[in-house]
Amino acid sequence: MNNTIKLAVHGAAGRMGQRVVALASGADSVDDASGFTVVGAIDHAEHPKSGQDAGVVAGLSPIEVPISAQWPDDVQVVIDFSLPEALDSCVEHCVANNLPLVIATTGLSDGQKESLAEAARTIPIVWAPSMSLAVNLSMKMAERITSALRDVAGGVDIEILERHHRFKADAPSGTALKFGELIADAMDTEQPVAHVHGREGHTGQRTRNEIGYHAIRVGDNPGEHTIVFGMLGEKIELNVAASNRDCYASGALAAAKWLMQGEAGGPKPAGMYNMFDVLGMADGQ
Ligand SMILES: NC(=O)C1=CN([C@@H]2O[C@H](COP(=O)(O)OP(=O)(O)OC[C@H]3O[C@@H](n4cnc5c(N)ncnc54)[C@H](O)[C@@H]3O)[C@@H](O)[C@H]2O)C=CC1
Ligand SMILES: O=C(O)C1=N[C@H](C(=O)O)C[C@H](O)C1
Repeated sequence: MNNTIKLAVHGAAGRMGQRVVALASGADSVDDASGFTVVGAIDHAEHPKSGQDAGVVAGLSPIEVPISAQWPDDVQVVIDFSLPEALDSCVEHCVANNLPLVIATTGLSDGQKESLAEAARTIPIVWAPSMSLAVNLSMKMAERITSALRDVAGGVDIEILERHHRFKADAPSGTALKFGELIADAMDTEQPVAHVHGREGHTGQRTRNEIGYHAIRVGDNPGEHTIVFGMLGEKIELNVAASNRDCYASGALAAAKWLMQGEAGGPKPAGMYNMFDVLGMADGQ
């Protein structure tokens, strides 16, 4: 009997979707990737690779699952790496079919974030701008450094630099924005924190209560974030960089597996979860 988790990948023909299909189909021996069978490889009906075998598209042997806009019936969990405009119908399908969902797509609108919160009343969702272990650990370190430097003499200036491949559609990255959100909370200032995106012209001096964001788009960079903590006389730079996309793909598979491991033997209860929950790094864990 086949006891593997039946997985559908939404955005399966994309850069990330292909790596999820590949790892879940056993292309490399990655612990978090074992125990899945890819039963659905969903992509846009007009995608040029529509109808082709998803394993072949991902660079493997055939897995007998075509890239298709049609959802199969036997799915148990869904991983989404697509586009903001593609996400809503995926969420609707998961809610209608009571399917646990891992959402990795970035660049969502405020309205979409509200819809996700609504969907999480019905189904369990892991939603995170980075599925990478190293990035999530770095977020915890950034919070710690921010708290430690909060009252440093002369003050600390925090700037977030991110580098990604030339094909990336959203800026700054979802990860940079999440770093900024966590750091702003850890700054714990009386004044609201200003999120400043790039600087140009006669900007005047930098204020104390701002976080700067700088988005660099170069070549095939799979994702790199540097948080600069600049003081008078010294600085700290926290740098976290992917060598390839498999850190995100294996993290998403770990999240899918975690969603399927609820206390009663079935999936986790409905709710909104993140990678801190999956990795056991949430406050109080
Ligand atoms: N959370 C994380 O760890 C990571 C998140 N991402 C995010 O994942 C997303 C995808 O990234 P990439 O794979 O690089 O992009 P990509 O552009 O290579 O892939 C997106 C895929 O979605 C497909 N798509 C478009 N419309 C669709 C529809 N209606 N239904 C189903 N599929 C549809 C496209 O045809 C394409 O195959 C981006 O938002 C990116 O920022 C990327 C890497 C890591
Ligand atoms: O588009 C990408 O490639 C990535 N997007 C995510 C983001 O916007 O944070 C995560 C990762 O950095 C790669």
